[in-house]
Amino acid sequence: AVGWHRPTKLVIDTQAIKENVCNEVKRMPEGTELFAVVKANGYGHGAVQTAQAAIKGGATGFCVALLDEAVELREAGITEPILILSVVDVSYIDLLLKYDLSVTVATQEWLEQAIDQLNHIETQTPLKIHIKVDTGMGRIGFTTPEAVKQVVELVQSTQFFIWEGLFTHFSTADEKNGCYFEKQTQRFQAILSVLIELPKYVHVSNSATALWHPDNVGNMIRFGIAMYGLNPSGRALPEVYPLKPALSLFSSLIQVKQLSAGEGIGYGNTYTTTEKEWIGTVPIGYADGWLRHLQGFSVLVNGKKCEIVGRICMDQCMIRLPKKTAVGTQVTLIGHDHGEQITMQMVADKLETIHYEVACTFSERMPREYK
Ligand SMILES: Cc1ncc(COP(=O)(O)O)c(CNc2conc2O)c1O
Repeated sequence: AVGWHRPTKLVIDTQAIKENVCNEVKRMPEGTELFAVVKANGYGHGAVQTAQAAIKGGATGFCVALLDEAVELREAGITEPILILSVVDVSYIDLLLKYDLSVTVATQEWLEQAIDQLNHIETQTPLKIHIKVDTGMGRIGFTTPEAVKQVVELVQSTQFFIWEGLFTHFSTADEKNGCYFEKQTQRFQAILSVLIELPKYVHVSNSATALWHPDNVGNMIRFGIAMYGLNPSGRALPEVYPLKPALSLFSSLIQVKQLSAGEGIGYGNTYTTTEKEWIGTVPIGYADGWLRHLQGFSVLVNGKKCEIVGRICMDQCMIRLPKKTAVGTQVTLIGHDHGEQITMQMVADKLETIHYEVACTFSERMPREYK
């Protein structure tokens, strides 16, 4: 496949994904389902392969962000329920029906437009919908019990829909302070209290909610970051059970040279050798998602930390080696090497971001190898 002509690659441990899902399925309350969140190409891990591993771990459905991501799963042969978490333009309702996709309803207007559209295309197939409640995320969804009641009544007044779900999303489930989480939970309870009947799925949990607020309402969890083996809180809250990181990032040295003191490295000559130094060149750069702010971060060669020296280029970067090292020696940028480990969290810390963003930034130019 394209991309296999460079030693740089992401290696995805599908067994880890399966185990992370399996561990959560085992501890979920009886009758709860796990939908694997595989949006953004499976947080950079590969959506289809992640979905297949998640099924082996006990996932019974999937969440994606875009219609296109849902179609990709269907065309790969995934037959389980797929919920599109964002708003899909009503002009694409025919595709939602064709691919048997569940879609989020976040406003009354959208639903009214959908009814017009469904009248227009004269379909016999009902559209599966999940009603989104915004209890405090401030993103999409209904905000009052009255509004939810009204939209439910409209849904139930036609034959166009299968009301499959009602859900909300927490913005602080991964924090120690539970005040805002509690406020959102109460708002969701207020919504439930005005509804006479409930749909098949009532779901509120992202990974953090599932891990640290397991007794919350709902019969389905939307499991994302923890499935990839990453702590939703970063370091703020302890893991409830061991999460096994699934992603490693490797490359190899393509050139090794000894420079005398006073030699410049990289664009802008921002690094100058201070003594005789062994410098290695690695074929990965910011076009791969290995971003420039990682200058000064260390990677592993033969278990030794080697600092990235000089500015990271588009396709290459340079590291300082402890000694003469053979061209072709493996470089571990994320993962284990000779008992040492570099984690996605460490990369996120250096980039002053979260590991979700690090994982999603790895570009398509890097092949994903599955084991
Ligand atoms: C509605 C919804 N449900 C579940 C998840 C899964 O969350 P988890 O990966 O923490 O388990 C997300 C992730 N959404 C995002 C994660 O980072 N930015 C986001 O918008 C989401 O937006």
